[in-house]
Amino acid sequence: MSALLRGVLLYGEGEPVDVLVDDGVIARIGTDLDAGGAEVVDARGKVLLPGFVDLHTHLREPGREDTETIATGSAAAALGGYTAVFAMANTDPVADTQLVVEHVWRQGQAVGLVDVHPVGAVTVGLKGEKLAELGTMARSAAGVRVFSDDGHCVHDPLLMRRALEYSKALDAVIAQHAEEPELTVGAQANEGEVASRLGLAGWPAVAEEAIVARDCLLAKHTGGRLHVCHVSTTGTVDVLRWAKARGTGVSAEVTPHHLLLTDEVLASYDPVNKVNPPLRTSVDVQALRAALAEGIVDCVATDHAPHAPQDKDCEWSSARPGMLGLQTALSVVAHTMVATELLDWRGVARVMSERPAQIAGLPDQGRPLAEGEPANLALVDPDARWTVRGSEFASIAANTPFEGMELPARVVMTMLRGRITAHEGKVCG
Ligand SMILES: NC(=O)N[C@@H](CC(=O)O)C(=O)O
Ligand SMILES: [Zn+2]
Ligand SMILES: [Zn+2]
Repeated sequence: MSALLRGVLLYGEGEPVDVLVDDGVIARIGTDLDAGGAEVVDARGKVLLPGFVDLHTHLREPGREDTETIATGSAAAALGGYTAVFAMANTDPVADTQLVVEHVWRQGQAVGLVDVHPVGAVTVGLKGEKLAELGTMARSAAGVRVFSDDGHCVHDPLLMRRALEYSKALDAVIAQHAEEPELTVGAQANEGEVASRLGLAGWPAVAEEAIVARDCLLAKHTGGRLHVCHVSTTGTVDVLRWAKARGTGVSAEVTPHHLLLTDEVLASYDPVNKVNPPLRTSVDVQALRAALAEGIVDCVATDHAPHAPQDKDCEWSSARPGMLGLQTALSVVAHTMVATELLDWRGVARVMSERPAQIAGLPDQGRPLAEGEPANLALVDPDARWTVRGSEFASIAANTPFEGMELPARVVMTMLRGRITAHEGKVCG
């Protein structure tokens, strides 16, 4: 299959060009290219970016197919401009064996809308007691390179040390959900003024920062590679800055919701806003945006976390934490980072595609927009404005905290190895 994108702006820069995609690669970039037999896409005024890579997605299969499957999550990813996602291990059964990671990998391949890379659990059953068979998962057909107990913190420092040592041997990365559990027992909201006013038990910033600091020390000591999931506080940014300055092998992600929302939205008591780590203050939001622009926080990851209505439409304290992200990520990043001039579109390519691909060691993702490169692409309409409706998403669940919000910019087309996977809001394939 071949396609000709007419009049597109590479990274939103310079003069419009035509991009001919053929045989899975960017075959030619030029002006007034001959379409030949290629399908012509009118891309005037649109911004072409490398396809997005999400290091943190919950697809819920196996186990909770009532909220998301690999097929529906892949569709949401394609519609959101993603060409690769990392499916977290907190499924049922947990992705802690060759059997489960290979199942997820094969199912993702069968659906074929996005490369679904299974994340392997660090510890057996996410229990934090003994290491899972990281080597077996790494050598499996799924080629696992990202390990995480996400949803849980690898709390035992000796286990974390061993995991980081393995990461070095396997050329992998350990993605930590940084939460000191002793400091967050019963926690419901960011510890501070809003939580006090609303009568919700506090989740203090230090519970995240203490683990990030410890893990950075362990990463430096072992020479292993650490990735910090969903950074949410100013203090974590300070720790990362210090750790990177002293040559620690650490990278970090921030979610779209932590770039936009604060704990003030909790006043509605609507559990759609309940998430782990919790929404923080506007001071934190500003610090996270600045850190992402500067590169102290490397990338954006969605932490796309579908939940069933019965787990969200209930009393705050019994609701599950988590929110959808795949179909709103680009627009929230445009709103918080591009409209504010903290990032240009080239910067968006860096934080949503290039850096995550590098962190996970994907050789054919996050590549430059140049002739001969694999055609993993996201086409964005920078002038679009649209209103978020969770019920219209490809996900089975609808728990978006952005419901009813008008957001700028929208993904209009996604290509995976030269094949159109989503176009104008419809999944292809
Ligand atoms: N982020 C969340 O609030 N929830 C995630 C788990 C996690 O990312 O810690 C989930 O699996 O639902
Ligand atoms: Zn987590
Ligand atoms: Zn998560």
